[in-house]
Amino acid sequence: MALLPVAEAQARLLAMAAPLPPEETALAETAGRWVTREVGALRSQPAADLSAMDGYAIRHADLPGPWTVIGESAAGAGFGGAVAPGEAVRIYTGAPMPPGADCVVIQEEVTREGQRLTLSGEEPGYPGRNVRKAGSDFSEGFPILPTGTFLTARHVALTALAGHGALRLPRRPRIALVSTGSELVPPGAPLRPGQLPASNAVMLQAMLSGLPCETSDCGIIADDLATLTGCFRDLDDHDIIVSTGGASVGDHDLVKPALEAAGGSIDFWKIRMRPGKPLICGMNGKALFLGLPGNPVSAFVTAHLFLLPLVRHMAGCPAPLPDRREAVLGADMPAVGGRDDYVRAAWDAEGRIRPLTQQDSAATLGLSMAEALILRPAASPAARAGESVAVLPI
Ligand SMILES: Nc1nc2c(c(=O)[nH]1)N[C@H]1C(S)=C(S)[C@@H](COP(=O)(O)OP(=O)(O)OC[C@H]3O[C@@H](n4cnc5c(N)ncnc54)[C@H](O)[C@@H]3O)O[C@H]1N2
Ligand code: MOO
Repeated sequence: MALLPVAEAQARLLAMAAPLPPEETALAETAGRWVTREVGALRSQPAADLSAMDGYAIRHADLPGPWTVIGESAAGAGFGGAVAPGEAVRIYTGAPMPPGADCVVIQEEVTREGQRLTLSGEEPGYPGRNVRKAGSDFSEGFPILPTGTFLTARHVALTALAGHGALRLPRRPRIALVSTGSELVPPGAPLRPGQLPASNAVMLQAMLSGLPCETSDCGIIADDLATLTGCFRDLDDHDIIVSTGGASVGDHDLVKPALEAAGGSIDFWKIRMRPGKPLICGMNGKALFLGLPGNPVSAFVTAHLFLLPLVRHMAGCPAPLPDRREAVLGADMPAVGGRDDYVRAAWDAEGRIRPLTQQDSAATLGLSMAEALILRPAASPAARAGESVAVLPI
C-alpha cells in the first residue's frame, strides 16, 4: 500500500472535522481559545474625557492662573457643574473632566491655600494635556477581536473594557485517551517481567494541557479484540478518540479491526513519515478516531503533527498546523529514505540546529532532550552543516 504524504494526510484529517458549535464562555475561561466570529466593542473607552493624572482641571487659556477651586471630580463621581474662566476643579486619575476645562495641571506643580490655587512649577504644555479623550482607546462598534484572534490575557482585558462579560467560542473538544497493550501498567505501578510503564497517555495529556480541550484517560486496554471493540464502542460520545499502540501489522495490533468491529470506519492508514508510519485515522460514530503508534517517540511526533492540529482546528484556530521555520544545520546529515524524516534535534551555542545521536522511535531520553524536529523530506540527498533546513519547534 502506498504511504500517504504527511501534508495530504493532515488536509484529509482537518477536512473531516469543523470548529465545534459555539458556547457562552465566561471571560476568565477565554484565554488560549480562538475567536470564530468577529467581536465588536459594546461601548467606547473611555466613555467620556477623563483625567489621566491627579491634579486640577483648568482651562488652558487661563494659564498661568491663579484659580479658585470650585469643587471635585473623582473616578465614578464627576463634578456637577462647569468650569468658568479663573476656576479649577480638584480631579483624580480616571475621573471625568468637567465641562469647560480642557487640561489638567498635576498637583505637584501647584500650591493650594484654601480654595486658592497658584502655579508653582511647570504648566501643562497644551490644551488636552493629561486628558484621555472619549473613545481614544476604541469606540463603540469597533471590531476589537477579528475572526481568528488567539485570545491572550491582553485580549481578555480589552474584551472586558469593551463591555463583554462572556464570549461565544467553540466548545472545547472532549478527548478520550486509550492505551492499548497487554504489557502496560500505569506509571509507578509495580512491574512484573515483561511489563512496561504506560507513558503515552500522560505524555499526551501534557501535550494537550495548553489547548482548549477536555481530556479523559480511559486507561489501559489489553490486546484483546472483544475488549478493545467494547471500549471504542463506549467512547463514541467523545469528539476525538485517541488510541496508542496496536496500530501496526502484528497479530496483536488490533486497533483497526476493533474500530471496524465497533462500527467505525478507517479513512486512512500509514503515512509517509518516520517515525509514525502506522498512524490510523477514521471515524467512530460522531467521534474522530486517531490511532497513534505505540512507540513513545512515534506517538509524540504523530500527536504533534496530527492530534494537536486537529484540536486547534476544532477549537477554531485558522492556522492549526505546527509552526515551521528555516534554520541553519549545525552538522552533516545523511540522505533520506522513502519517508519524510522528523529528526529529533537541539540548538547549539551558535544557534544552529543539530540532530541528536539517539533517533530510535522508542528512545524517550533522546526525545526529552529535543527542542525541535528537523524535517528532512523523503528522498532528500545528504545535507551539509551550514545548509538551511526546515525545523518544527516542539
Ligand atoms: N513488520 C512490521 N513491523 C512493524 C512495522 C511494520 O511496518 N512492519 N512498523 C513499525 C513501526 S514504524 C512502528 S512505529 C511500530 C508501532 O507499532 P504499534 O502502534 O502497533 O505499537 P505496539 O506494537 O503496540 O508498541 C510498540 C512499542 O511501544 C510500546 N508501547 C505501546 N504503548 C505504549 C505506551 N502507552 N506507553 C509506552 N510504551 C508503549 C510497546 O510496548 C512496544 O515496545 O511497529 C513497528 N513494527
Ligand atoms: O514509524 Mo515507526 O514510528 O518508525 O517507529
